[in-house]
Amino acid sequence: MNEAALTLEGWYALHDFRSLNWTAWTAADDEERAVALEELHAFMQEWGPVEEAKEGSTAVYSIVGQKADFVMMFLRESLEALNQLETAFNKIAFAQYTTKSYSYVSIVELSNYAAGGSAGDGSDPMQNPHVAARLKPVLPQTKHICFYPMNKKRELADNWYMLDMEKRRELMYSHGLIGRGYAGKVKQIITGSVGFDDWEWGVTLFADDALQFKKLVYEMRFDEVSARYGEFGPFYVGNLLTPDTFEELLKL
Ligand code: VOV
Repeated sequence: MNEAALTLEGWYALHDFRSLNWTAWTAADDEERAVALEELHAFMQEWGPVEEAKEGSTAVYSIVGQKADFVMMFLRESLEALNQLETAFNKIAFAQYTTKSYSYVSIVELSNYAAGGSAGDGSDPMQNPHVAARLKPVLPQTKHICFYPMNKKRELADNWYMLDMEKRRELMYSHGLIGRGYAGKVKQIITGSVGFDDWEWGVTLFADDALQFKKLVYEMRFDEVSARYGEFGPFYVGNLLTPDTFEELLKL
């Protein structure tokens, strides 16, 4: 009888990828562009108080390559709050100059693979500040982001979901060891998406040196959890956007 890992969930996550319609943007007149930028600024200004109230966190990054032009990553307390944000964005004038490229809905997740025997001792894990900080993280405004969705394989001999808990815990220990080698260089936020989106997890990595994404993901490819059981979706990589650099990007 296999045992599902116990998971703790934190904030809901929406990765909202958009592309710029440069034809429409360049065709707009100065006043239309000014209104669009003003409304974009006002929209972004609303995120600070949410973060101060510890009700969520937000980050915006440009995306390099043709899959999208930028991503807004929202962490909020409910799916309703995420829905309200994407709708609010769609209503601002700036949205008329964008198209939807991709989105990913998930929830910040911690599993008990690394918890040793401490899980299930009756204490409220949210009272543990380390756990709370991981489940409701303030998104680091590092220079770069890397996002990709992934699954754990369910194929005859390579079926993650048929492994017993002890085996999975052993494999995840080795995964964690590799990850720990990147402490201070890459911060990972793992979001679970079974029942929410097309893959089982979203992986969001933050780093000031983008090369560390390649080093980490490559090293993990040789680890059994990824080598044997990992299946990966499209990768999105990009650069931090502040209100000022966003405006700079849009300047004609
Ligand atoms: C940046 C470093 C880093 C570190 C330290 C780290 C450590 C850990 C630990 C200790 C644990 C288990 C407890 C928990 O925290 O849930 C996990 C969990 C997980 N990970 Fe991880 N991971 C990292 C990084 C990291 C990467 C780069 C990837 C993508 C894999 C790749 O090949 O591209 C990944 C994936 C995951 C997933 C999908 C899960 C959930 C698996 C499940 O079956 O539930 N992860 N991870």
